[in-house]
Amino acid sequence: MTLHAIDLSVSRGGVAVLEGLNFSLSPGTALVLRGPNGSGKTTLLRTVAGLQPPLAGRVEGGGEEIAYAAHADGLKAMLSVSENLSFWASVFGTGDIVAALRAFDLEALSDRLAGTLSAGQKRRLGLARLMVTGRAIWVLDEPTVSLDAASVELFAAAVRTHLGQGGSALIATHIDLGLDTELLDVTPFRAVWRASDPDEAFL
Ligand SMILES: Nc1ncnc2c1ncn2[C@@H]1O[C@H](COP(=O)(O)OP(=O)(O)OP(=O)(O)O)[C@@H](O)[C@H]1O
Repeated sequence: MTLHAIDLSVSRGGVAVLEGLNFSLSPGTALVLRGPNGSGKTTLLRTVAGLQPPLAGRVEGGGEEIAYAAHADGLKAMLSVSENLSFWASVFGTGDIVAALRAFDLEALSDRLAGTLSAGQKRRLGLARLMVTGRAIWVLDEPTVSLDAASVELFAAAVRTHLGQGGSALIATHIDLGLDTELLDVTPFRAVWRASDPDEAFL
């Protein structure tokens, strides 16, 4: 399923952040978002994932096919690594957690409580969760934060496999993942602050 952003404008706290975005994300492809801090990448991802409505325009073709991974890992601290993955597998109606454990080198940690993991290990578990969702469109916000170089490689390999299986990924990241991706710099789409009409101010 191809995701389309059409004349999309997004806002935060009622203020326009990005305006006039148009892009498509086809099966088997990844699109990397670039832009300085505060430019609106998270806001765009949240809108694409359906967590907030667009200010204008629309997103088509995502819906139930989207798996969103935000800055926070959303783990259950008092469940083990494998229990966390099994929980998400049951929520999404998928079965196999073995491939996800293996892909993110979590097998040796499978019985550890998630709350006792290091930051990078938590992030690996948060990303492994994507694999058990069974969803085709991964929407990822700074997925490599806290990851060491080897773990970044594991993540890049997981994305490569996902794309090879016909999935797609929209990723905000400041680092080069070594993947064959298209880049979208959001900078030219930053909303222009508009002063209100002077007449209006004096009404
Ligand atoms: N809850 C909020 N209320 C009001 N403004 C917000 C809120 N959250 C973020 N913003 C503002 O919205 C703008 C876009 O923020 P956003 O988090 O989308 O940027 P970003 O490109 O993801 O930044 P970074 O690279 O630092 O993660 C920023 O100016 C930010 O200060």
